[in-house]
Amino acid sequence: MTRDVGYGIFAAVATCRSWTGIVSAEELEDAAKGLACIQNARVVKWYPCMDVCPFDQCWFQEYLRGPAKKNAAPLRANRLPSLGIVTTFRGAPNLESWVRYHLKVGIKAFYLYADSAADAEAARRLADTLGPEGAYMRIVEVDDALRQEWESLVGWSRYGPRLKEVGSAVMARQCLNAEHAMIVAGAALDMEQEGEGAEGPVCEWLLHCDADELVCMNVPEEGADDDGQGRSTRSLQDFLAEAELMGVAAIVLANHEVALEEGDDALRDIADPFLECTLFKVNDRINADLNVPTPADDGGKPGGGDESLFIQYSNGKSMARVGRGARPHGVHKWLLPGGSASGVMVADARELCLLHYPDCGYSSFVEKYKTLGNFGDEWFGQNQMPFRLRARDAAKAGPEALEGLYRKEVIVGDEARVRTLIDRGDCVRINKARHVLQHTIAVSTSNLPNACKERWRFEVELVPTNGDESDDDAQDDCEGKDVATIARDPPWCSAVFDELCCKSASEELVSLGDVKFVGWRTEPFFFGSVKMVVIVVVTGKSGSDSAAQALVSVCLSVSDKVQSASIIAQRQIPDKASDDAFDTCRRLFQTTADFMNLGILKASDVATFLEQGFLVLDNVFDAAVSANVARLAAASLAADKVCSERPENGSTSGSTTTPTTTTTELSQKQGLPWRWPEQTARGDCVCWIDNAFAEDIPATLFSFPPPVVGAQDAAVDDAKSACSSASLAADLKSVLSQLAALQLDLVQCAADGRLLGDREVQLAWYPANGAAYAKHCDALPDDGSKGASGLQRKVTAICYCNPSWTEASGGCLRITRQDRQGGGTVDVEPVAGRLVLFMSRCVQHEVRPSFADRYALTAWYW
Ligand SMILES: O=C(O)CCC(=O)C(=O)O
Ligand SMILES: [Fe+2]
Repeated sequence: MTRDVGYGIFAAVATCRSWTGIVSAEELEDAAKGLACIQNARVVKWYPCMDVCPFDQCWFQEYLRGPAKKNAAPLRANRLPSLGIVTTFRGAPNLESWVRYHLKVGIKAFYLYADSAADAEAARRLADTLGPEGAYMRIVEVDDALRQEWESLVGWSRYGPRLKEVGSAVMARQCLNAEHAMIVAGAALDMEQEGEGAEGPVCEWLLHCDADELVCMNVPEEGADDDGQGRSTRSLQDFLAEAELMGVAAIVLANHEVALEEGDDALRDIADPFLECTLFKVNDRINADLNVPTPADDGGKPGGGDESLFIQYSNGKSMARVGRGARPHGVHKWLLPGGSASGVMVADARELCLLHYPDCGYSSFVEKYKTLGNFGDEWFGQNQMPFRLRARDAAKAGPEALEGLYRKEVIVGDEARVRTLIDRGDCVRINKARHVLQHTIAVSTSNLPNACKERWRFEVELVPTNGDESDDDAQDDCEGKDVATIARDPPWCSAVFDELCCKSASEELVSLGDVKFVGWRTEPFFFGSVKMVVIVVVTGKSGSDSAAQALVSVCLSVSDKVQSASIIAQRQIPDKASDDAFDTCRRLFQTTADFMNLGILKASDVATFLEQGFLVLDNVFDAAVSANVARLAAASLAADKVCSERPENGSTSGSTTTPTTTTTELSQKQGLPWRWPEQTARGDCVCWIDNAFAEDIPATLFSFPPPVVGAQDAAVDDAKSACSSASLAADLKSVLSQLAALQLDLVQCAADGRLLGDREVQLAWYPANGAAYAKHCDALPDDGSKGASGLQRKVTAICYCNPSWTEASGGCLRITRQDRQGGGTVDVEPVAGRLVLFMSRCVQHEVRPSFADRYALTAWYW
C-alpha cells in the first residue's frame, strides 16, 4: 500500500514571513522524501502558530543541510569534552585577563567576534602574546564578509531586521555571531572526528557569554571559609562528560552579579575587576522554566536573591553541545532542536555558575552611559531593564545625578551592609577568579589520558518505520499543536525498549560481555514524529566496533517498528569502583611520552614516580639553603607568643586546609601566621605561604639573632650563623621557586590538562615532644567517579629542612606502599635537601613521632 502522507509533515508554518523565506512547501516535501523512512510526503496542513515562534521550529533545517552525520566516526573515545566560548566584544578593557582566566580553567576554544577592526587587532595581538595557547582563539571581525555570512543563517530572519534598531542591534549581532560560531565549531568537530584534523580550535560545548563574564566552576558552599576555591572534586571537563552521559545537550548557568563594595573610595576606578572584585549578588532565580522558549525571555530582567539588588540581567547564560543543532535564542539561551526542553539542565550554581562584572568603576560607568546616549525605552521589543533607563536619565540630568545613582545602586554598601547581605544569603564572597588569576596554573596540551577498562556507552538511534497504526493516532493527536508539545514519547518506544531489555541475554549480545540497556529518550524526527535514542552500556573485553555492530543488528531485529538503527555516540566510560585509587591517580599522567624538557626531574624519576606512586630524591635542594628555611621558621616561631606552645585544651585557630590569615597580611604583624590545626590526628604547627608573601618576605619576621636549628651540626651552624634576615628570605624564596619549577615538570607529565590547578605551600613544624601525624591521604579518597581531574590536591611535594637528623630524632615519613608494589611501608628521614613526591589521593603516609624539632616545606599541586 502506498501512503500519501509520510511521517510528520502535517504542519508547516504558512503565516510567518520569516519562515517562508527560508523554505518553501516543495523544499520541505523534498527534504522529507530524502529521508530513508519516508516514502512520500506532502504538506497537508498549514496552520498559524501564534504561541510558538516560527524560529523555534526550524530545527529540521539540520536535515536540509545534507546527509545526517549518522555514520561519523565514534565520538572522541577517551577524551573528555571541552568547552569553548563565543563572545562578541567591543573595547573590552580586560580581555587579556578574561582570556587568561579561561585558559587556566581549561577552556579550549574562544570564538571572538570583534565588533570593530581595532578590537580585532587587539585580540590578534593578545593571541600572539599567548604563544601556542593563542591558537585556541579564533578571531572574527564583524565586517562585510561576515555580514554576508549572517544572511545564510537560520537566525537571520529573526535577528537581521533587528540590526537596524538602535536598542537591539548589539544583541542581534551577538545572536548571529553565536549561531555562526556554533556552525564553525560544529564543522571543526566534524573534521576532527573524521580524522581530518581541524584547522581551528575544537570544542564539544559552546557557551555564549560576554567579555565581562567568567565561567566559574567549583564555587564553594555559601559561607564556607575556604578562600573561595571550593572543594568540589570535579573539573569542568568532568562535569560536561557526566552531563553528556545523562543525555544533556544544553546547560543553563545562573549569573551572580558583581557587588561593588564602598571601600575607601566608592567612586574609584577598577583596573581589573576579575582580580579585584570578590563579592557577588546571589542569583537564585534561575530555574528550568527559563528553557521554555518564550520570546519574552529575550530581555534581561532584574532580579536575583534580592530583587532590588541586581542592576543588570539575572536570567543567566547557557552552553550547548556542539553539532547537535542548537541555535541561539536571544543571548541567554540555546534552543535545542524542536524547542525541546528535555535535555536542558540547570547547573547547580554552587558548583558551576557565571560571574558577571558589569559597571565596575565609576569613570567607566560614566563613559558607558555617555556612549550609549539617549537610547529608547524598548529593547528587542520589550522594556529595557529599569536600571539602564534610570542610568540613561541620570546621565541626561547631569553628573550629580549619575554619581548619586552609582552610589545608591551600583555600590552595595559599606562593610556592615556587606556583612548583612552575606549573612542573609543575598551576597556571596567568591575568590575563585582572583585565585586563579594570581596563581601559577599551567595548562597542559599533552596527549590523551590512558585507556581505561573496557566499558562503553553507546547511543543507538532508532528511526521508526512508516505505516505504523499507532502513529496515525499520534498524528491525530498532534494536529494544531506546537512541536514542543507533540514531540513526546509515543508508545512504540517503550515497547521497543522492553524488547531490547529481553534481548540483552541473547547469544549475540552475551558474547560481548555484560550488555545493559540503561534507558532511552526521544528526539524530534520530523513534525509529529520522534526517533528514539537508546542508551546501552557494554562491559566486556570485545572491541567497541564489534559491540557497535552487534547492537545495531539487535536493534534492527527487535521490532518491525524500527526502520533503521545507527550508533550516534560511543564513549569509553572511565572505570569507577573497580579501579583502585592508585589507578585513578595514575590516569592523571601520561605514561608513554618522552619527557624531554624537565627542569628538576629526570625521565627515569618520572617513571619511578608513576610505578610506585611516590619518589624520594636527595640533594634536590641545597642542604644549607633548606636548613635556613628551618631557621627562618624557628625564628618566626620564637617571636610568636601564641603559637610557640600548643594550646592546652586543643582549641585552635582554624581548619587544616584553610589559611585564616594569609602571609600577605603580615606586613603589619610580626611573624608568620602559625596555627595549630584543629585535628587530633596531627601534632604539628603550620603556616601557609602565599605567593605574594614569597615575593616580598618582610624583614620584620623575627628577632635576631635567629635561633640555630639542628644545633648538633656545628658546620652548618658556623657557616650560617652570620646570616641576615635578607639571606634567609632569599633562601626560602629559592626553595619556593624550585617547588614552582617542579610543578611545571609535573604539568608536562600530566595527561591532557589534568594537572592544571593551583599550588599551595605550607611550612610545618613538628615540636620535639613526640609530635606526629597519623596515617592519612592528602586528598579525599577518590574512586574516579568524580573525575580523575577533579579539583583537589593531586601531587604532594615535600622539601625537608632538617640539617642534622639522627635515628633518635624519629620523625620519619612512613609511606605505605601500594599492594601491587608488594605492600609494606617505607620510612623516609626528613633530612635537609631531600625531596619526597607522592600522589596525594592514593599514597597513605604518616609522620612518626618526632623527638627533635622537625621542619618541612610542603607544596600541594592541584
Ligand atoms: O611532613 C611530612 O613528612 C608529611 C606531612 C603531611 O603528611 C601533611 O602535612 O599532610
Ligand atoms: Fe600528608
